[in-house]
Amino acid sequence: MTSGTPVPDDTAAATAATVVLGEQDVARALTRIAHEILERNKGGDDLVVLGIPTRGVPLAHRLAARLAAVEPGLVAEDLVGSLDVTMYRDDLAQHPTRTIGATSVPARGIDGKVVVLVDDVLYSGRTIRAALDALNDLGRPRAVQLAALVDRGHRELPIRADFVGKNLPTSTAERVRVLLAETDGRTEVVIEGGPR
Ligand SMILES: O=P(O)(O)OC[C@H]1O[C@H](OP(=O)(O)OP(=O)(O)O)[C@H](O)[C@@H]1O
Ligand SMILES: O=c1cc[nH]c(=O)[nH]1
Repeated sequence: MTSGTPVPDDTAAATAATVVLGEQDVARALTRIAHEILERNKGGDDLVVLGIPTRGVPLAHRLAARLAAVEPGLVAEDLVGSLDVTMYRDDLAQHPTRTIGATSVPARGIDGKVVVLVDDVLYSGRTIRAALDALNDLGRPRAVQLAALVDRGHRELPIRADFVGKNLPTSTAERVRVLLAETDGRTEVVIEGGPR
């Protein structure tokens, strides 16, 4: 496990950044979560995996690939999609210029399915609250579960993750940044700011 490694100060925002997960840690966490999802749901027949933009989407694709690798008969592309929550956020009035991401549901739809929402960081829970509203406009899943690569605590709503890559106790002064090769050119999780 990579932990406590200072990050070179290569961006203006990177004040006192500490790497808490490296590429291999992220890969192992996603593989474990894939196994946990299949165990919890007794297989993958009814699964739909929806990533929340931005970084939840590549994570959902990575997870779907692992699910397909573990479970015979599953095809990653048939399971995976994305769910944009922008218009459902409770802070839309304060941030009206957010970029709207893509919503794409696999052909099997979500009605009667087990939808696994995927996001990189779980913090206040407000993004996931918005995701549940967005999902409600698309159909009626049999169940909704949540996979988060990092749970940093500080929930403001009664929301919890079913599958967590890493629980990271943080202070509110800190920020967790998940970097992914698909969006950022490298894969690692860092904590920035706050006293270290
Ligand atoms: O639990 P919450 O307090 O809602 O915080 C978690 C959300 O914050 C980040 O998204 P952000 O809004 O920064 O957008 P991005 O994913 O496009 O960077 C992160 O990707 C989660 O979606
Ligand atoms: O630390 C945080 C809090 C919210 N969203 C993030 O991506 N990181």
